[in-house]
Amino acid sequence: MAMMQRCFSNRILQQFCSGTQVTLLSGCHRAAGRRSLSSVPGVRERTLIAIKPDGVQRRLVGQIIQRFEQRGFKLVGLKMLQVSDDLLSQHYGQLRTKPFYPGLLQYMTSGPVVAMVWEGYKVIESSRMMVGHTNPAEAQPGTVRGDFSIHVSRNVVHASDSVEGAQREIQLWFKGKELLNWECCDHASTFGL
Ligand SMILES: Nc1ncnc2c1ncn2[C@@H]1O[C@H](COP(=O)(O)OP(=O)(O)OP(=O)(O)O)[C@@H](O)[C@H]1O
Ligand SMILES: Nc1ccn([C@@H]2O[C@H](COP(=O)(O)OP(=O)(O)O)[C@@H](O)[C@H]2O)c(=O)n1
Ligand SMILES: [Mg+2]
Repeated sequence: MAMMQRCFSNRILQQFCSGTQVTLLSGCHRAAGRRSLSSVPGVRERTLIAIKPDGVQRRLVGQIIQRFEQRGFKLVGLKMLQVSDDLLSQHYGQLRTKPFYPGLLQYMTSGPVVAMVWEGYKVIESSRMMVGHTNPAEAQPGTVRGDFSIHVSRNVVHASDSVEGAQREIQLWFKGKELLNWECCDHASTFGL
């Protein structure tokens, strides 16, 4: 390789190694004749991720966002809010009869929450894997909960757990105009288009 580097300029070396790579390096424009992003099923899937009050208090917001960006997902909505009892009772309605429900409401209204909508291929399933088990004691190291939390009552982050749940939660937490449709310039790297 050292010999090759002496013989070729960087540009020629890139062409030699991979024609695809040259396309990537030449800019963010989609090459003519390639499939559009929308033609790939599932790439527009969206999920609600919320950094709970403990995550905000512990200044974990940046690290959590970074994990989703690094994975390759696209941020299409972001806001910080003090969550109302009304929103929470709709969000966690299915847990109303659980013994921990009053504590959950108290926790979730104890300070600001950072709510986000992330988009990408299988983002719902992938983000549940990234977030980890509900109970941090059972969450794998490498997951958000497995790395940043120890007790189920303070598990740092929420992630939608199904397609239907994600659609319901996104509509609950965000107005349509708060979500942006924008194109990332790295389709070729992320989806192989
Ligand atoms: N035994 C418990 N004690 C205290 N809090 C709990 C307990 N079980 C669950 N919770 C809280 O309720 C939340 C909702 O529980 P759920 O079963 O939906 O888990 P989850 O889907 O992993 O969490 P989330 O919906 O917040 O992403 C948990 O994330 C946790 O904050
Ligand atoms: N035994 C439990 C279960 C959930 N919870 C809380 O309730 C939230 C929602 O529960 P959930 O079953 O939807 O779990 P996740 O989707 O958050 O993983 C959890 O994230 C916890 O904050 C709790 O405090 N104690
Ligand atoms: Mg849940």
